[in-house]
Amino acid sequence: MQEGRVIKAYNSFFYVLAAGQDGPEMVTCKLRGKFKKTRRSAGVVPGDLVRINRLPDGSGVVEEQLPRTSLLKRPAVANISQVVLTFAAAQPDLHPLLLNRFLVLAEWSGIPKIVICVNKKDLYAGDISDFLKDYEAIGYPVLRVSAEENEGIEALRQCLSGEVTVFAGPSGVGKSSLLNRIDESLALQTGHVSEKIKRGRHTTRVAELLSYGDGFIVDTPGFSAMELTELEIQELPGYFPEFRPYLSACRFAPCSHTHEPDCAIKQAVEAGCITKERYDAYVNIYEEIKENQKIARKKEYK
Ligand SMILES: Nc1nc2c(ncn2[C@@H]2O[C@H](COP(=O)(O)OP(=O)(O)OP(=O)(O)O)[C@@H](O)[C@H]2O)c(=O)[nH]1
Ligand SMILES: [Zn+2]
Repeated sequence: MQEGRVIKAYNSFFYVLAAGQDGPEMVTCKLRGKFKKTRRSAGVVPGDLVRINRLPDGSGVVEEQLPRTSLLKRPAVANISQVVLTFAAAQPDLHPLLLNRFLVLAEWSGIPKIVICVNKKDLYAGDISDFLKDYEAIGYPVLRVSAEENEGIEALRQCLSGEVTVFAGPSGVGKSSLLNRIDESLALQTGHVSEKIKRGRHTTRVAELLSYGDGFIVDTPGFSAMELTELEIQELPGYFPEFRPYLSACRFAPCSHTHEPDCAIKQAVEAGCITKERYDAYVNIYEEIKENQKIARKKEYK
């Protein structure tokens, strides 16, 4: 049996990059019939690690699906190891709330590494080193780059090494331009992504992994900032890593950290250990999820 990674899935075919005797080879596979009953959530999807058996004609049969470390749902991609949240220093302006929504989504998705990439640094007049230093203090690496002026691109390339990376972020921040700088062939391969997004959210999309060095880049928008509705409200504080040390110290349990007395989170904000910007984002997202739950409950009664 050979081990490999599903690069794309199309109809009932799975394209598996497998370790061959003379290096990696792409094998077109079908699923073993009995396999369909034991499969994991969402079935076999791009990014999944699998074991395959080869048939005499060179094609393969997926016999086994190995455990996953993460699963993005729409479109389904398994084992993403890193998300590069891409924003622009200007045009469009970087809104803290939007950045924080993306950070919460990335935490919720269980992707192990979250990197913030600020593009268009050529458009930012102030001191770029100040930019997002509060977020670096939380532990999120921040890359400051310019696709236009070809700055910081080498650091971005290094950060992709050995990872399965998805780029996410608002429209127009320069994701395609950055991919083009990293490697011209990547932009060509991902060129169709924006078009598909523009066709609307109901379009069924399938993801594909693109080889880049010893890693992969996934050609999906990752997730959109709209998707917060599926999040469990009591889990929200845990998606703010700098909140975690205080979470067991509130007087009330559970504590929403919005109105309760003797709230350790609110005290940490007052003491300057949690920034007001992050706390405000928390409250904003908290209220949005609560509102959505109310609407959902009303619909249930009808
Ligand atoms: N000044 C400046 N402009 C940039 C930079 N990078 C990209 N742009 C411009 O920003 C605009 C949007 O860039 P795209 O690469 O299409 O952005 P995108 O994030 O892929 O956008 P979507 O396809 O809508 O998701 C284009 O007009 C680019 O020329 C940069 O570093 N500096
Ligand atoms: Zn509290």
